[in-house]
Amino acid sequence: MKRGMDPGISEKRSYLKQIQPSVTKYAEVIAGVLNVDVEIVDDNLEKIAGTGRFKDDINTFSKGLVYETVLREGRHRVIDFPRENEICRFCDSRGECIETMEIATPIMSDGEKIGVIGLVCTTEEQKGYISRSLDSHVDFLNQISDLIASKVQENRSFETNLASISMLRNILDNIENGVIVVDDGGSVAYINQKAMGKLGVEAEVKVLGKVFDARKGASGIGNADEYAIRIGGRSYKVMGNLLELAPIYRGYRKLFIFSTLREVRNSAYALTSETRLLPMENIIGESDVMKEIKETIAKVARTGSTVLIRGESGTGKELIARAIHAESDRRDQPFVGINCSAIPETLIESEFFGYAKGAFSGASPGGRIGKFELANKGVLFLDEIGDMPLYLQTKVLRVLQERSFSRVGSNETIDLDIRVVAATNRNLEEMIRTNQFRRDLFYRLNVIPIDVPPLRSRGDDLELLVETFLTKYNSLFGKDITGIDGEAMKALKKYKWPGNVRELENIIQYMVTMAGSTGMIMKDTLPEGILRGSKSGNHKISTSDTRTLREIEDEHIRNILELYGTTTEGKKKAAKVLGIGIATLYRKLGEIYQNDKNL
Ligand SMILES: Nc1ncnc2c1ncn2[C@@H]1O[C@H](COP(=O)(O)OP(=O)(O)OP(=O)(O)O)[C@@H](O)[C@H]1O
Repeated sequence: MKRGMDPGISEKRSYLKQIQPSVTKYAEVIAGVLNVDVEIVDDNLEKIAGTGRFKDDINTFSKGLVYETVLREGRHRVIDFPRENEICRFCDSRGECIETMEIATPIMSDGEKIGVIGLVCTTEEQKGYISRSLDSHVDFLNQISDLIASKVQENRSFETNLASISMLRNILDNIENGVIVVDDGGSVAYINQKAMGKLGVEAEVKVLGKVFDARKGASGIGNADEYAIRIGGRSYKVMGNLLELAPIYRGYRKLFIFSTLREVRNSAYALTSETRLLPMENIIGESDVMKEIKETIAKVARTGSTVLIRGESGTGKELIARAIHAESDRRDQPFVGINCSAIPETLIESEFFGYAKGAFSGASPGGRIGKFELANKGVLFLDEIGDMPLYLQTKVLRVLQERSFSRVGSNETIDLDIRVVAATNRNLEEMIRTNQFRRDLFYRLNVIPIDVPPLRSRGDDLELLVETFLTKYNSLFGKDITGIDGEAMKALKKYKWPGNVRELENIIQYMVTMAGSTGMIMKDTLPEGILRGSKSGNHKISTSDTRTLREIEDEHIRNILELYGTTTEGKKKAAKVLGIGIATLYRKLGEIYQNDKNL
């Protein structure tokens, strides 16, 4: 510090100033014991404490050169002949100096020079008294200097702790988890903002100091366990971790870090599902039947009714299910699809319902959340429901009736609020007759039936879909294909499309890939299978065709049924196309079935 600078304006932080009252006490102690005046300055040469005639100078700057020298050198100095000493030679205050002797000792903290203690004699008597046992007085000053340094150190760690605590609070208030610290008496000592939000408590005062209790449940997800917690008489179910604190955290016993069940479910859902909404505009088709389907979706989406979508593979059943979700008031909740045919039978139950921690050997130790739980509050899409094993049909029926379930290996019931949309390409009525599908489950699912016709019976929809997919793949592959040539379109229209819209989309993708970057797609770009397929059904009669009239009739009935589906509605339409009554169709189907069995 330059001398003469305004008092109170320091260049750097003064540790001694922060503990000024303690420093003053030490100065008074030294003065009292030794009966001489004492000055203590900080590393800016500002007087922090002073006794006797120095009392009035506190918070001003020292003018002499002794303290400056001691601060610079970091060692004590004894000035036994003030004014004549080499240090005093250049001192501006030399003329006014009335000192007879001075001892100055540095105060060191962490190797840093933070101030000086000055012992000042102004009479010969004082000088004589100090000089007689100079060494022990220097030792005494050094000890006081150490005491002041340790006080500074204490204050510095207290400040560091305060800063760490405030930083920790900042972190805790900005993380996504709820955090509760419980004290030795079992009460809430700290609760972060997120915890208050999750538990729906408005202010700290409502929970701070209230008794906290946490009981671990049977299930867990990942590293978190389910807990039933109670604070001040209210209970909450959350997922979290309860940590016992080490004794060094005096006064605090437990730390509870948690999320809500919904948050844990949602993050599991986000990891396992596609979250994009697919509203009705994604369903392409203007044919009467597709218009009818869209009207049905619009009508039923907002109800909670169960829907059963039936149709061949690739006809857009999942797309319809997603549209029902996107158009419903559950659109902000999960859409969880599960393909009942794609899961090994041994795993299907745990896939559906999840399992509790340690439910069976080989299971993930943290337990697992099932699709039903993931879909809670949202829509569960049970795809290929016809492929669900019978024992599971029974369980699913019970769950749908009771609207609750338990994880495998757990007794705890979880309430269920889901809307079910199921889909199949199997003939469920036939499966009911042959005891492969439960009739009661069928009735529970078939509340709103939607029959999706195969692509080959949707007329002009094919052209519309071709256009849509062309635009999609043009933009995806950066091409500018203008359309499909007439011959190629004719072949596409003649083809039976056993894989329906999925197959059509794949073919268009293939053709856009194979074609040049502009112009029309010509017939020769069509894959061989489509060209061959589009010719069949057009075959000329040859001598090798030895089929009987009966066989041709059977085949034609089968083809028409394939076109309209084997639902009651489909059969009605098929009978109309065949020009026979529904009863005759049933009789003929019975004969076909009998024939097949005899073969
Ligand atoms: N009407 C449609 N408009 C636009 N795209 C469609 C349409 N129908 C189906 N698709 C597309 O065809 C593909 C197959 O559709 P989806 O998976 O919905 O059929 P699915 O009947 O559920 O099939 P599967 O029975 O094999 O599960 C998807 O890429 C879907 O986007």
